[in-house]
Amino acid sequence: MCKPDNMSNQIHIHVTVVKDVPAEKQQKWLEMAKELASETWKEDGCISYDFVRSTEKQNRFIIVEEWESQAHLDAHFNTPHFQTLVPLMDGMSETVELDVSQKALAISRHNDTSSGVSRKHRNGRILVLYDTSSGSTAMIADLIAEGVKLLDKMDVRVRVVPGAAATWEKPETKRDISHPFATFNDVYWADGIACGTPTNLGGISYRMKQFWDEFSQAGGWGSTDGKIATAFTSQGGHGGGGELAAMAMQTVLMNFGFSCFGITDYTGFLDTNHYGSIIAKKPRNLEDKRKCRRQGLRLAEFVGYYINGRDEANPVHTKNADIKFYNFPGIPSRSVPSDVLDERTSAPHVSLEGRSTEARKALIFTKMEDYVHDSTPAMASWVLCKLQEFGWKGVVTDDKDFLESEEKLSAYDLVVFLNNSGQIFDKTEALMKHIEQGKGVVGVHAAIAAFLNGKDASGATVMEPTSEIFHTIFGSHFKNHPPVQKGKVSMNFKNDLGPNLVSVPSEFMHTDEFFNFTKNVYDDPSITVVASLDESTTDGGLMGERHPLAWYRNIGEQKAPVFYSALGHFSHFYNGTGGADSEYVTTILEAGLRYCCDNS
Ligand SMILES: Cc1cc2nc3c(=O)[nH]c(=O)nc-3n(C[C@H](O)[C@H](O)[C@H](O)COP(=O)(O)O)c2cc1C
Repeated sequence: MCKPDNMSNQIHIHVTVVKDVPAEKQQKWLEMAKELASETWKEDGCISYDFVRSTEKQNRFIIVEEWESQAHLDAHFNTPHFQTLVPLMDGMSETVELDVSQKALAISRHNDTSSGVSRKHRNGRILVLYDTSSGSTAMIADLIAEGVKLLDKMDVRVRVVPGAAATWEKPETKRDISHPFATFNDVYWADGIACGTPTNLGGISYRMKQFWDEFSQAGGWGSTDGKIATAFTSQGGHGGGGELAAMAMQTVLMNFGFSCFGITDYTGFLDTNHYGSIIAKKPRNLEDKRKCRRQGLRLAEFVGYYINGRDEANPVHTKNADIKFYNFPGIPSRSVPSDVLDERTSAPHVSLEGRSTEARKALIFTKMEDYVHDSTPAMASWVLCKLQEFGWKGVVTDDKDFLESEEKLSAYDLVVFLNNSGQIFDKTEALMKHIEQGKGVVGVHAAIAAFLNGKDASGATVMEPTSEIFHTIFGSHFKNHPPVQKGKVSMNFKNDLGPNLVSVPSEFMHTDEFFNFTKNVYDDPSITVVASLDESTTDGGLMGERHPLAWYRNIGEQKAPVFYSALGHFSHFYNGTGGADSEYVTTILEAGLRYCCDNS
């Protein structure tokens, strides 16, 4: 590989290195080549970096490189991967030829500097390009880049458009320029672009407009046809014209020949990004963040499928039916026919970890026949999101058929009960069979307040359970609760729920609905309690010195994992706006959910 020299500045540099590698060293050499190529692809200014093998001489490999400039190539020589890998690879091979060259013809297909590189055999390339004054659009850009990374084999550059300050911008106002300034070569380099602007007077910012004006004048117009694009924006407030700005952004992109797409998914309750991520100021809550990541992932899917020819990345297959049919109890529902739901969810799924896999599935059951907890949508949304992070697929439903039909339930590896109340299902056989097969059950907050003898499960009256099923599964049942109050929660770290739990303090003050139960699970040796309440710090506790709040167990011959957390009455625990309280409640829940996913 050696360093070429004697190359001119500012013009694309093409480097060709011909190497002979003895047969017995080829495996090792190619392993290093793979690492070198994947790191080199991430470098600024690298337009192509490919290893090809001679069809005539099996020991002959040719490295074909193209760089934006000499400076970029020089920077490549100083990278850790070049410095470590190249001497080792040179030691195992003989350099037959090393050529440095420049384009001989002034024309090329679409003037696209990356033409000629087989898009099928390299990573997809995504540019997240944005403008910002006060940093909000920059945060969206970072989340979109995170979303892109959820699909494997994607390289991503995040760049901010340059441009002088406007006269109205205070000199002391600092733009968020934590990312490098964009060059036109970034646009040439990319297969797909997510382009974000602050909403300014219902349109795109002057700097963003200037960037594309100048790109056009520099000869860029006509060079980007067929690339994929999507738009995003930060607006001052809901209804401030964000959609108009996103559409105005798309108008510019379409003028340049980009293919723009919409997104049908609902990423939260009453929340979608049909026209791109339209965020009021900074993306703060879980729904906003999920929306931005979703857009990045979808862009990657489009690029993976249409540009890189990857069938498994096709958005048709990766569509997230659970999000698309977001359907919550207590809300007039767009009812989803079960067969549609089943069909959609049986499509191969690209998990958030980026592996193409048949994801395992969890049924999130939200039926509330009696008391309706307001936090249920936020809770369901959080659980869905977490399951996706684990590489699972979640389906939210309040249709009891899913629990009563053995055939339907058999499609799920885990059942998650959220805030249920009243007679939420009648036949218990399918659920018992699910457990017999070693599949898990999770319950959150009022889940175990289902099947009570009273109409008012709000807690004033002491309730008696009318069904044994939850007692059999969770080991106890809801009895009542005193009013919401602050109390001291203590943690027990001697458990199998994994190391993340230790990020919760051993004791913390917490405001919640603290339930009393029909039985104290501390007395059940099959149950491990992970969080408990110090009743001396609250009023109305009936459990005594050892008041359990969250616990787990394994039941049946197949040791089906069961986790229950009574914590988590409020929506703010799940939408990220609840501060430390939110963090502790969700960390405990995440540990239990993970335990049940891993052991189901
Ligand atoms: C000149 C100007 C015009 C704006 N026009 C709008 C507007 O039409 N609608 C709106 O919701 N916000 C408007 N805003 C507010 C910005 O869109 C909002 O503050 C945004 O979060 C800024 O993003 P940034 O932090 O990435 O710069 C405007 C701001 C400026 C400076």
